[in-house]
Amino acid sequence: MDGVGKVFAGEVTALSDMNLTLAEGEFVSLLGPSGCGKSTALRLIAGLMQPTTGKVSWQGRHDTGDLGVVFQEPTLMPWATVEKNVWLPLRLRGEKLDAMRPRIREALDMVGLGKFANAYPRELSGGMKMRVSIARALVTQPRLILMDEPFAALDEITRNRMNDDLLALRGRLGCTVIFVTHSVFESVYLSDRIVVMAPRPGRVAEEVTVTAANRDQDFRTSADYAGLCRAVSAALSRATGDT
Ligand SMILES: Nc1ncnc2c1ncn2[C@@H]1O[C@H](COP(=O)(O)OP(=O)(O)OP(=O)(O)O)[C@@H](O)[C@H]1O
Repeated sequence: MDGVGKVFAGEVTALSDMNLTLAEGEFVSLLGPSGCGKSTALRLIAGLMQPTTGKVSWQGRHDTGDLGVVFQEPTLMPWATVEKNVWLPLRLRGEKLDAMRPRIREALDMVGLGKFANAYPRELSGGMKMRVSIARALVTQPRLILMDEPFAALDEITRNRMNDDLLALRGRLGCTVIFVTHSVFESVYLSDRIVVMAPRPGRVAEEVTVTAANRDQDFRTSADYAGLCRAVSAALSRATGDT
């Protein structure tokens, strides 16, 4: 994102002069208070809307299949099976279900739901629905996954488990991830880099790099983790003008 600004209806400046560069394979979190423009930044990167100023660009070839999006709500079609929900982005590209079954099965296996292809969303727990939503984002084998507070509605135990599963998936696929969260703890656990955003107008305030040999229970309970959480909390307070 190069000098990106977004003004809604000529008056609400959601983002101003936002500059952000991602390296291939990087896991970056956008962290900031409500209304600082995190979702707007994701929507601009996804190409769902155009910036008012500046530009969003990709290095090299880029098409819509390069992008997977996961929202806070799983947004599944309640009348369709898990398999047909995951098929959706392929179907929109004109792919037939029969031909795509192996690929859908592979995506479901990746999120541990291989046995639930014929289940309906109402038969699944909140965590399982979110896994289906992640499988749907992965099925096109995207280079970049955009996640907008995907685990915010889950209980803490499920959320921690989903964090570990996401890290394992990302390790296997090598894809780039942009992850929006309100949680300092989650951002430190998951990210290579945390972009702390400031509100009114939304912009990048500070960046914190996280280096950790392993992301596991030992890391979660380590002094390094606690220190990073303190540093990110302090950056967030500075960004929001709290002392
Ligand atoms: N379509 C829209 N029309 C007008 N204003 C909008 C629109 N979308 C967002 N905004 C405004 O832009 C600002 C940034 O909103 P955005 O949803 O990007 O913030 P956010 O950081 O993702 O917030 P949250 O953490 O609560 O989801 C807010 O002031 C919001 O009211």
